[in-house]
Amino acid sequence: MEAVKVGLLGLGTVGSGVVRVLARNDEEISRRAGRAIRVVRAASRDLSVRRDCDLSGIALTDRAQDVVDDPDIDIVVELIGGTGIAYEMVLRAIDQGKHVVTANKALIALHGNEIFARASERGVTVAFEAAVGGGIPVIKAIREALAGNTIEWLAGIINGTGNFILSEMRDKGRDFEDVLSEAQSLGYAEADPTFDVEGIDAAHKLTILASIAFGIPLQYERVYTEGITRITREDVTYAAELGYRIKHLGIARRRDSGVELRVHPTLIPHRRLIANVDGVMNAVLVRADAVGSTLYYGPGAGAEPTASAVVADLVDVTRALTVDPNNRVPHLAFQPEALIDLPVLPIGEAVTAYYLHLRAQDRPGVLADITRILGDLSISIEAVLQRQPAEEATDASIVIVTAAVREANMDEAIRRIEALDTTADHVTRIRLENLN
Ligand SMILES: NC(=O)C1=CN([C@@H]2O[C@H](COP(=O)(O)OP(=O)(O)OC[C@H]3O[C@@H](n4cnc5c(N)ncnc54)[C@H](O)[C@@H]3O)[C@@H](O)[C@H]2O)C=CC1
Ligand SMILES: N[C@@H](CC=O)C(=O)O
Ligand code: NA
Repeated sequence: MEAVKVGLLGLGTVGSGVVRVLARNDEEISRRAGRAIRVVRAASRDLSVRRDCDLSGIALTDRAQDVVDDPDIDIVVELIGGTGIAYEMVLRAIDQGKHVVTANKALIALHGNEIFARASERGVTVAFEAAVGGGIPVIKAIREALAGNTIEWLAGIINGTGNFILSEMRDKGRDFEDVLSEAQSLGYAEADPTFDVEGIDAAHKLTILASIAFGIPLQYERVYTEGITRITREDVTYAAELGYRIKHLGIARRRDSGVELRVHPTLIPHRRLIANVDGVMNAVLVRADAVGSTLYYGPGAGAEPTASAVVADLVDVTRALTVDPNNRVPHLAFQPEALIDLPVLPIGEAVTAYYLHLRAQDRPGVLADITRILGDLSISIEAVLQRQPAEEATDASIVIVTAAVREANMDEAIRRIEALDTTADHVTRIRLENLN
């Protein structure tokens, strides 16, 4: 049978990885797909850059639309990134009846509702396994392998750069900026690395995971998002003394009144498998009613791990070319007309335990004032750690771990604690999840 012809947009970290993997595993891939898969044309903004792959046999251009408009091309692979030209080219490809494979989570999180509707109208598929968890087949697992379950919640380490930074800072005492530059040179980081460290990339991915888990439309703008830039070495140390690790998690939880969607640093008991996911590795823990807990683990970023997911999508799309479009796996796991508008709850309605760290004068009665405030707001204390001031300082450090509480109650407690004369005017709070 004739080879499937692929047009590639972007020849950066992931694009080059895709060219390499397709070439190296050509035979295995054809045996699986039933046909060979060939990149015949590729676009890159700067053609003078040396690529880490063999481009012989691939017609090159610096204009993405040359690839999209090429009538020979069956599948367009978008690996440019962002929501500008990538958005235009994906819609243009769909309008021409071409299937699309993309690793672009920003594009899917922000414009997926429109893109999938347009793709369904045109009877084409937009595949996006690489958009979440890099090489981990987590979209496929949730969308297909858990299809018999009601999913209750999921929690994931879904940004490789952020996890790499936190792990290197904790284990080797390295500097934030220094580790970030290394993540950039390894090709892990986004074009704008604030997307990684401010939690935006994780929020894009959580948006996608929540949609396919619960059958709700993509709603990136409703995700509560905090990054990792304010985590201090001191908090990492205190958390460890109390038996926890700090991880940057994306959490989606179904409640009676709606769904929680939140991305933030989180204390997790150090014995949990997910607490031991380090470096560029990602992991997504899914709690579902029939199967119980399942954990998906693997490299969350990098050229070939991400290419692995892109190429798997190419094989899926190739196999589905002959399938009636109505019988393909739906983009968001549930049939488009079966998506439901579960309300996304405001962060004040989230229910979690907390780690609090504050500085207070080292004299009698101070801790009693603090515990009274917590008690007045029905917040139970699980553990307290007190550290005397260093010689030159006058304030002691007090660390408190609480039981689960509605976030709005904790907001009020923190406001009252900060207003005490005996405390410094900033309480650090980090949410804590037992994940059991
Ligand atoms: N690097 C990674 O580990 C992962 C990246 N992704 C996603 O994959 C996509 C690509 O990421 P990377 O390969 O890391 O980016 P990159 O910056 O290494 O490569 C982007 C490529 O797009 C090309 N490009 C930019 N503007 C263009 C235009 N107007 N016309 C034609 N080509 C243009 C650039 O020349 C470059 O070849 C992004 O959506 C990213 O979020 C997803 C998972 C992991
Ligand atoms: N910048 C992202 C790349 C993969 O999605 C990350 O670090 O996870
Ligand atoms: Na994936």
